[in-house]
Amino acid sequence: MKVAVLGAAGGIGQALALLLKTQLPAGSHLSLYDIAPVTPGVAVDLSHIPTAVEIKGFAGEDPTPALVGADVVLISAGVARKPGMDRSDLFNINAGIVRNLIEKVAATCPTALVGIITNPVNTTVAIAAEVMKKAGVYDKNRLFGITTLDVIRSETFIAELKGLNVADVKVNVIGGHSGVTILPLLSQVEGVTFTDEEVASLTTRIQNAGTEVVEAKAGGGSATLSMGQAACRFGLSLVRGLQGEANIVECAYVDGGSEHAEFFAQPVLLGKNGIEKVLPYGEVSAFEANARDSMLDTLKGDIKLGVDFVK
Ligand SMILES: NC(=O)c1ccc[n+]([C@@H]2O[C@H](COP(=O)([O-])OP(=O)(O)OC[C@H]3O[C@@H](n4cnc5c(N)ncnc54)[C@H](O)[C@@H]3O)[C@@H](O)[C@H]2O)c1
Ligand SMILES: O=C(O)C[C@H](O)C(=O)O
Repeated sequence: MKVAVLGAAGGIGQALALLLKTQLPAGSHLSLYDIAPVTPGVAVDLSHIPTAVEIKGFAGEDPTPALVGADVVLISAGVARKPGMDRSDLFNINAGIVRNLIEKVAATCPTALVGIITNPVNTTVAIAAEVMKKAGVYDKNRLFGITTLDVIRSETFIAELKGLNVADVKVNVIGGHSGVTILPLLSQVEGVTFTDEEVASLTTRIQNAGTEVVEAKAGGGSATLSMGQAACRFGLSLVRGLQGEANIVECAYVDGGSEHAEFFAQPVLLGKNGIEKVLPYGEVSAFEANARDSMLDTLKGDIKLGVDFVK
């Protein structure tokens, strides 16, 4: 199994590479790529950790050597927010970066499972899909916007609020990955009840959690370590699915035939071909139904921006 991380010298990339070096199954290959010249050195550094995961690092303009034979490609290349910015403010720089990288993915490892971390995810995933369509290699079951950070944040905040063991908290987060498009389905969390006030304030906190980190880092970037953990969880789930493990379910932002939008985050069953099945997200409360319906104009606008960028 070969996993490639593009953007591997960055805050997320290095955390993710460390976690993958220590958690990928024995015999895996980890391939790190970034335009930053330090990247081969990051790989040498990680190679001294005694796990049965072979690691190589590549720098420069062309990601191709890192992508040859990749089964999974995780992309965090691009710029991050500073205080006062919205994720959509990253579009001007990150749209071109994702387009160029996906062109190389399409040419080099067109059947790899691709997970996109680079913001604005609502838009960059649509860009990736259009680039792959143009190249004639698009498979909607192999492309994912990684929204796992919203899930682990929700699990953490719910456990904190209700005094639960966080390992026991499971929650679906649907929609997209920015502001009002992030919708945790708190009504489905087993074993707890929330007051209307708790639902409103917890939903807002989860939607603004990225900004919470951006402001706390005071100009030094956005979430990197928690995102490294989230991307590692998601990447390992992709690998487990590819290896034939049963019942691997994650929420992700996918082209899953949703009635709501062309791309929509919801639970998916993972397997040897990526998405085996898009799962229903279940019953929602009146509050959630209203929040879901209210987000759709924003989400569809974000998607259209990506489609138009490539067309
Ligand atoms: N999906 C999510 O939940 C989520 C969470 C956190 C951050 N993000 C996003 O992830 C991205 C990366 O964040 P970060 O904190 O790691 O940023 P960072 O600045 O620390 O790292 C980004 C890396 O990308 C590299 N890079 C830039 N252009 C490149 C190119 N063309 N090819 C290869 N590498 C390139 C840079 O050299 C740098 O090492 C941002 O867009 C951020 O908004 C998404
Ligand atoms: O908020 C950001 O800009 C980064 C990321 O999308 C996050 O949710 O932390």
